[in-house]
Amino acid sequence: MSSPPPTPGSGGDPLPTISLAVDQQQQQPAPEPAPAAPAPGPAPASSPTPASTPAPSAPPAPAEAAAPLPPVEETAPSSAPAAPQAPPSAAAAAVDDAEQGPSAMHGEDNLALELEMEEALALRERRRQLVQRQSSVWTRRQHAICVRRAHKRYGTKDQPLVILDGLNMTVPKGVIYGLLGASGCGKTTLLSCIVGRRRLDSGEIWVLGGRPGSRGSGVPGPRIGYMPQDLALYQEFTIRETLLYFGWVNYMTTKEIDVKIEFLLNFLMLPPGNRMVNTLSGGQKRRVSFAAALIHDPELLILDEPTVGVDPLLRQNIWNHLVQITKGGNKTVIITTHYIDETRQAHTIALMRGGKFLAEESPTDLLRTHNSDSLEEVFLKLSKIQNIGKRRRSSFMQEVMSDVQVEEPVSYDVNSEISGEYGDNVSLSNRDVEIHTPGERTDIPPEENQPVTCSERMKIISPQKMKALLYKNFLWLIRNYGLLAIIALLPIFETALYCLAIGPDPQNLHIAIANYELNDTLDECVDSHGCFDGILSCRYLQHLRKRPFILDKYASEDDALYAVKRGHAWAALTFAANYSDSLFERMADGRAASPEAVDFGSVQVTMDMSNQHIGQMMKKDMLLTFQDFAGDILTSCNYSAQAANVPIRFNTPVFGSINPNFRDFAAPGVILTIIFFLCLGQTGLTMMIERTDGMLERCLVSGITPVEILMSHVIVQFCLMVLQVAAVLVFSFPIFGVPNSGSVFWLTVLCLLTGFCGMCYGFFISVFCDSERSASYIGLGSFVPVVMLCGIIWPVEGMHYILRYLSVVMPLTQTVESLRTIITRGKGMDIPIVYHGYISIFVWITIFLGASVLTLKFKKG
Ligand SMILES: Nc1ncnc2c1ncn2[C@@H]1O[C@H](COP(=O)(O)OP(=O)(O)OP(=O)(O)O)[C@@H](O)[C@H]1O
Repeated sequence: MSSPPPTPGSGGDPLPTISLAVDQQQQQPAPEPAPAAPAPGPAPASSPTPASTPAPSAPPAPAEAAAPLPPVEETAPSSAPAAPQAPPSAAAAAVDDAEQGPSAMHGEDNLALELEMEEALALRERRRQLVQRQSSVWTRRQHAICVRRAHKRYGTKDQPLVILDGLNMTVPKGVIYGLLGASGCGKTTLLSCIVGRRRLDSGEIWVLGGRPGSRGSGVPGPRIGYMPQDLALYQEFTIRETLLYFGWVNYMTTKEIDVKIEFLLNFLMLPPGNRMVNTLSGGQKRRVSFAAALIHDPELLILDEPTVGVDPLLRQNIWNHLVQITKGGNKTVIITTHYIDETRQAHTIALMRGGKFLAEESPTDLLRTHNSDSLEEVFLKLSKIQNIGKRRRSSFMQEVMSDVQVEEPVSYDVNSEISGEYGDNVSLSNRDVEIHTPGERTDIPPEENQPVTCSERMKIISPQKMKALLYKNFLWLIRNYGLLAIIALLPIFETALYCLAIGPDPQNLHIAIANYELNDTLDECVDSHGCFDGILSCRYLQHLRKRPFILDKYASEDDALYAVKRGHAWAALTFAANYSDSLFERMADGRAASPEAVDFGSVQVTMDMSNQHIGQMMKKDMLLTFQDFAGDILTSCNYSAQAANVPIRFNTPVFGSINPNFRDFAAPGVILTIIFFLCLGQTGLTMMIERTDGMLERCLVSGITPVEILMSHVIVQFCLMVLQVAAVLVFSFPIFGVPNSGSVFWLTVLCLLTGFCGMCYGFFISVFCDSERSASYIGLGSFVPVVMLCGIIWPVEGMHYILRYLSVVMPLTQTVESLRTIITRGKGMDIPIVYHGYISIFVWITIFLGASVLTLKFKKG
């Protein structure tokens, strides 16, 4: 395209603009404003709305004489000049000075003054062209986009970052609207408010006649084609798969999509459809993203920098295509770009700076009005003027408003909605709206206060969109086979690790022995079996050797103790030189035994108790060894071995084994923890990847609801979870032999519910957190409290009493207890401790799921 397209509907008429009088010095009182000169009839059609009816030029007329107009247009200019008006302020005086010559300018303020004078001259000229029209909600709904008094800021109250500052924007239907501004000025923020993904702090937006997000507005939805600034593509998909997904989401049939793909591949000069996105160049990827926005022929195409990385020839093709599709007047394109000059082909451009529009005009008009060759120059001029204007905005606005003031019914809000001049929200963006009477248009959504029918309420899930989402989720999973392998192997690995590492008694523990019964003649123990036969210390050690200990001989008690202190042994055992005689005396004489006999007849044990598990186990083993040793002697002396036992008899336990091990105690907790956190991690990761790639945002803009997104992930993740739960259970019970006395069905159900709860928690974290890092912190941070407080490694009964209360409401406490009761006590759903676990996990699932849906629904951006 060699020249800018003619402004549709304008018939080549010069576009009228508005110009504003300004005060040069704030301290000077503003004189009474002069009346504006509105024309009584419709203004000349000069905006690019193709379907608009060109209006005849209106003769100038004083404001008071303006006849009330039907509520169809907002602010319209008259191409005919209005009666000259006296400059109402000191700025006007500056203009007069300027007209007299440069003599009025002197000193350092020359440049600023010159600019102000230019501005004031232009203002005076353009103010003559102002014609006021009535505005109503109905007129605003006729535009493709209408933004009024938009305020948006980021940051805190103390340090706000104001992005939109009372911005007004009007995009008529059937135009290409270029949104220009420096990087970071808020273009993307404005677009995401328009597509309903961010909320304004105050102000109003209408898109295609409805409020974004309202019922029946179709926005977000298939009426919009949105190409975000991020790529927002699945790298693992082919081009065709990508476009197929977006086509299905927008209710196209596969056949229609294939036809469109054929066209788009040719038009955008893309490689064959079976090429993977991750093998494309940056520019090609952006074109695929562009194709995804175009695929369903949307009414409103919103393109955030579509031509980045695109060569000039293709860029021209893209612009030609945009011009082509807007020709019919039914399609509107809003486009942001850094290549200012390419927007010469737009019908209207808006120059954004400081949270407002500096101008909202046709490029030709802007160039002509500002007597410039390039739009960059215009932008620069307007920016300078805006800077000056900031010094005296209040009087400036007062003057402008007083100029355009006409008597309006209270319901029409006019003054605050003209947009885009010198940063003070004054321009004529919307001169030519196609005139319709209310009820005539079929593409305007119904009024928002229409009652919602029951069947409409029930339609929360669209089968077509679910098909697209499931296709996308499963395909993504299959293509990420590395992740799939990890998902499949991780539960097996973790369960095996647990069963092999936790529970068995420690082996090969060293004990340092200092046996003074051995001497120069007999320095090695010899096994003996008779009644009080041989050296009894050796006989005790003979039994001790059957336990998992390694006995190291030391020459003295000090050496043995030194070995313990150096960490070479866990205990030092010392036998006195007369140990055998003393023990015999003690056993034979009973109560009559001398204190020396009691003393020398005892094994002296000094232990390293730094490891509670090892210490307790050694103590127990030494005591049991003595019982065996004493029983052995009594048997060899023809007494009953039972006489050596402690007089407490432990019968077969009601539940569990008589010698339980730690693995069996911790197994229910560990199994559920593995399942919970695997599901949490995998779901959270999937969702975060989708979010950070911008795909979630794009899905939401294309009208997919949070419930649909959640449901599709629930289905896919549930399938994976079933596999993971099966792997954990098979490896825990049949393969590693964790004892189970309960119902396999109920324990499987409980494990599935726990996995589901983990999934829901993963959803919640991923939608709640703004970054992968914070999501990881929360996910990992949850691990320790869950493990500590849910009775997994230590009984709840042993906790601090406050923690005990907290523990009761933790997601896994009741569930772990329930599973433990099922597998160790063999109980079913008839006892409270079991069904409490199910109730608790259900409650947590509901909380996480509900919080995820609400966060997705209400958290914008
Ligand atoms: N979620 C957010 N929280 C805080 N600040 C934000 C957030 N999003 C954007 N901003 C800030 O708001 C400003 C406007 O950002 P925005 O992305 O809308 O600019 P832009 O005009 O689209 O920039 P570009 O042309 O470089 O894409 C920037 O300063 C940016 O840092």
